[in-house]
Amino acid sequence: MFISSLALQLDGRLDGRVEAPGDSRERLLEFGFDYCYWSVNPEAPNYASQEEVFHDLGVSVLAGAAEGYNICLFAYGQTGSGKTYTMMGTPDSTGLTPRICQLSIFSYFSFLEIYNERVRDLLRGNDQKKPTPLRVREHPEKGPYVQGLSQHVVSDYKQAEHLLKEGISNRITAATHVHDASSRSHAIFSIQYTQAILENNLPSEIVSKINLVDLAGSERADPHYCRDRITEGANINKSLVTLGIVISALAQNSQMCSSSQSINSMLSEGDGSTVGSHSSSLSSSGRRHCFIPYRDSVLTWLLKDSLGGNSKTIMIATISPSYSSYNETLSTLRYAAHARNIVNKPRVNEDANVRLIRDLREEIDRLKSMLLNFSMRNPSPSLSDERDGSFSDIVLQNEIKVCA
Ligand SMILES: Nc1ncnc2c1ncn2[C@@H]1O[C@H](COP(=O)(O)OP(=O)(O)OP(=O)(O)O)[C@@H](O)[C@H]1O
Repeated sequence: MFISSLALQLDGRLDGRVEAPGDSRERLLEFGFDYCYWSVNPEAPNYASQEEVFHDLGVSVLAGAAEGYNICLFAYGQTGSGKTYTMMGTPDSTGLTPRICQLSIFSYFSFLEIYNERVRDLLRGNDQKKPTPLRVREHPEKGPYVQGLSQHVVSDYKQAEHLLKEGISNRITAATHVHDASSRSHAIFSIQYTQAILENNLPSEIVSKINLVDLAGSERADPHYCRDRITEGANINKSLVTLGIVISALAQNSQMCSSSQSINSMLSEGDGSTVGSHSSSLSSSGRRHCFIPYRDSVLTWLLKDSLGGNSKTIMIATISPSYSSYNETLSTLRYAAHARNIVNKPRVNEDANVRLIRDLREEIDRLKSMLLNFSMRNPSPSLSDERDGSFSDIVLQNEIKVCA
């Protein structure tokens, strides 16, 4: 599920200036999202405070994690449009991440940044001026992860606050080293919860993860910048361009899937038959599903599950009210509109063994009822004996597996 937290009409005539008759800015463009916030002037009647944003988005992040889902919340927008303000806040105006941390004690925290396509641990200790880059790997079931990333157990808010501050200051220090602010890296703050539960009298665990992502700002490289700056800009653009391609491809696949689902349901309603399978890489219209180039950037690789898999994902698109930002604003809104079409498949992350036992128990019940039906419909012992025997064997084998 994707939620884009913005809904508005973009009016190029905001301050009455138009470049030329017939300019596209004369048109009123409409975009629909789930929430829209105006936080330019605190005196305005429709002013959205950080608290309001937390109430709408942060609370659903925490609720989803408590149910056992992976959640991702990321802020996208041009430089200076308020991503860090929304995600982290300021000393006077607490943002989403510290508010979520406040309610996330007894969990594991990790904090990394992606800078020039390299992953750095932001919680490796203050003495480490230049942290070593870490490798991204992919687990066949758990998906991409960062090898060697430090995990920190948090048991009260003071610890959480301390880690958050440490990570933010390390991020800024790393960026200052190359003469710029935090906008030059993508930061991912992760919280992992493990809940012990009892299911079918068996002890089990539900593990859920929250990814809070503050992306670097999108901007054009200025040829007058020094070489380091240009390299950073190129890497930021590369990952944001890849993010755009991934979002578009996922949105296209989701739309293809939903249209083939509706065609299938129309056909099956019509003649009672079922057509095709959604796991096929061909849609019912015969079009091939797009390849998703997750591995083209570290950012999209690490966010693979958040973007197109097992996660409930919220995208916050931040825009500037300034007329001079018209093009950037339009591009951000188009990005977010695409993202809104993505349909993820979140599932509760329960213990694999407990899931297997539940599935086997369900299969035993199903086979037992088939066996019963079969015996009732075929009372002749000579005819049913052989099949009864094979059903009973399967039931017995499953019962042995459950007990093992
Ligand atoms: N809604 C807001 N209310 C008050 N101040 C804001 C708001 N949005 C942004 N600011 C302020 O504007 C400045 C730029 O915002 P911020 O750092 O969040 O931008 P950003 O999108 O993260 O930029 P970058 O991509 O460069 O990191 C900061 O000083 C921030 O505190």
